[in-house]
Amino acid sequence: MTSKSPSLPRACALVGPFASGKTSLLEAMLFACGAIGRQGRIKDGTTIGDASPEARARLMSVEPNMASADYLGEKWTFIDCPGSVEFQQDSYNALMAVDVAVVVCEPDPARAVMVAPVLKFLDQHKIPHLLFVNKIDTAGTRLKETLEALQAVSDRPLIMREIPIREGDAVTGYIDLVSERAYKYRPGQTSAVIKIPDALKGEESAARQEMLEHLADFDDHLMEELLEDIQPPADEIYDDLGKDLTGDLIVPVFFGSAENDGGIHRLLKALRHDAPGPKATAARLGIKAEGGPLAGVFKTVHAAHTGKLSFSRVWRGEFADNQSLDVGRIGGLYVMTGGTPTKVAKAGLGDVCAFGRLDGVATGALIGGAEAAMAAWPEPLSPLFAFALAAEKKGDDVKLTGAIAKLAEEDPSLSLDHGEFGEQILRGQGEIHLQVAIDRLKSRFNMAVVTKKPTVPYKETIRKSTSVHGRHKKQSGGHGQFGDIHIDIAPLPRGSGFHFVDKIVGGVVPRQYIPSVEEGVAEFLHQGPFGFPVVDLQVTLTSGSYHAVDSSDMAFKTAARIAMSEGMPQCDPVLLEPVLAVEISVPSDFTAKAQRIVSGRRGQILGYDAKEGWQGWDAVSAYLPQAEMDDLIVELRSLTMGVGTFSWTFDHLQEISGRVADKVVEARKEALANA
Ligand SMILES: Nc1nc2c(ncn2[C@@H]2O[C@H](COP(=O)(O)OP(=O)(O)OP(=O)(O)O)[C@@H](O)[C@H]2O)c(=O)[nH]1
Repeated sequence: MTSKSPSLPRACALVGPFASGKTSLLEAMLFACGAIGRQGRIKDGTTIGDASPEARARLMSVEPNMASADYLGEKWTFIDCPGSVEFQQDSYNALMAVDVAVVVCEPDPARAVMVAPVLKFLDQHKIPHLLFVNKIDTAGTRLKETLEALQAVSDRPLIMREIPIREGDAVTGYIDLVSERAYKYRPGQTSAVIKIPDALKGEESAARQEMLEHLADFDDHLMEELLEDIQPPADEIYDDLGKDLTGDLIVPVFFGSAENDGGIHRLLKALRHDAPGPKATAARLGIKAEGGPLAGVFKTVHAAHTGKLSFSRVWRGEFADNQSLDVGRIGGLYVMTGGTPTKVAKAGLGDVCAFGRLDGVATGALIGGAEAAMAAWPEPLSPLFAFALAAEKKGDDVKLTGAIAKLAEEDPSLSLDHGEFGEQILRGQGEIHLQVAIDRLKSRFNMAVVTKKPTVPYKETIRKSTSVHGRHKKQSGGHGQFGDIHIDIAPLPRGSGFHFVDKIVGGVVPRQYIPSVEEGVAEFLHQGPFGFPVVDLQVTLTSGSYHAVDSSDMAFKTAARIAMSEGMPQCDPVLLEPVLAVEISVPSDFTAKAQRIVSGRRGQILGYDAKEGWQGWDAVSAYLPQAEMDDLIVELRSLTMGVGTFSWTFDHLQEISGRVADKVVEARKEALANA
């Protein structure tokens, strides 16, 4: 027995690589369910999914799109997730809310590696999933090789549920391996039952046997039947398929064509029979069955007409519009069809709905119960790409920060921080990710921004010591100014920062002026001879003199500046560039390419090793100058079919000189002159 509750509403995510056909599949599934009267097309911009202007403009999904439908009297919500690696945070979060995922991919073995990251996520979270090899209508379909390549990137066994019937090059139908029935595709209609072609009988029984042997790995009874050559009853096979899918032990494989209605009903029927229901999913997520109403938020959107929407799955009980909760009153309860919200009065166990205006509630939160947040919620993805940005209209910076905070609440893989040179730095997963955020700033918040590459936080330091005298004296007419000091400037080891030492004896510089000397030095160090902050040095105040009337804080501060301006050039100043410790993750076929990228960017390879928990992947460790990082992810993805990624942390500052340093200093001088 499986623990599914078929009569309760179920939720299914469509995930998989970019442009594999998820939005088209959603459209085909909704059409097959009778939820829409006409099947829209991506190229016509008529699909239910990809409804936002940002998605339509790019012909790609940039956020999850939901739609509900009944299939054979059972309620489903399908969530079409973005395939682009730049929008994976949303896909991962949505996967935490569903009972089952359909991984959509293309019938091309070379592209199988693109499925690896999402399969890894699904297995890490034990989310039941099946594979749908789409675009089976395309010429040169290589199903067998595709499956071999897919198996190489899946930790779980892939189990063919059907085999193709071909006419010439084209796949025209399939044979279901459980029912042993053959079907012929009919575009726009359900497939027609046909006789199993004689030529395929041998292939069919071999494929069926293989499927049964995989299932027998998890069922001793079935194993005994197979050993004794007993044909297991269909019910037993269906039961195993449901149980093993629910336990994320196997990955059943289907194929078809989203755009030409091939295999859609077969897929829907498999979901209907085999996918667990919300009670089993709640148990998998560690949510107790007993207790008051409970819902988990998997996506937050700040929408123009409805205000904040918290997209949620109901895990217990029922919620009603206007209901008062600990976290506030529900200000609108909606179900979504693509980008269109429809108000509903209630949402019950298993439903996917959006709660309006729950201001204090974040993605990942549990609403209604004592539990505050979902256990094992995916960590926000760390940033891989950045823009420095500013409001086009001066004075709009506070408004800009507020708008970005809302976008970051919608998508935790987007973040804003403040750079060392007063820049606001928007970080995210790639250029399109940030461009979409910038489009949304304009369309939703009416905020136009200008962007540039963030300034690399270079530093300066010194290599030699010196002693200098700084005197500031203005004693002609009116109140005079007098400050006079002697300082030693000396280098310190890397990472020491700035130390100020007071060695005044006998009050030659009175106590009250010493902080001003330190301040004057510190202010100078904000911008050294090359225009960058100076670090790793010690300044010692050794001597000086004062004037009883004309000395002041300001005069000693100025004397300190004068001493530093004179002393620093004598200390052999040098530019320091920030170097990051980077770990690049790639499938091992791409390891040599990753190493070449590092060398081509003035990096130092520290080594590489098998990536822990990622069979067939390597982790290349390297030091890379921060100046070489800005488009690293772009090059890495273009050389690794989009799957290569990296993590980074600041590691150390490193001296640079010669042409590289000259170019940096020139650019800095120009930037300061234009500031
Ligand atoms: N030949 C063929 N093309 C298809 C099929 N399904 C989708 N496509 C095409 O594949 C392209 C991508 O389709 P989408 O449905 O947008 O793919 P997606 O997976 O939703 O894309 P993202 O969400 O942006 O990752 C479009 O040009 C579709 O017309 C199919 O069954 N056969």
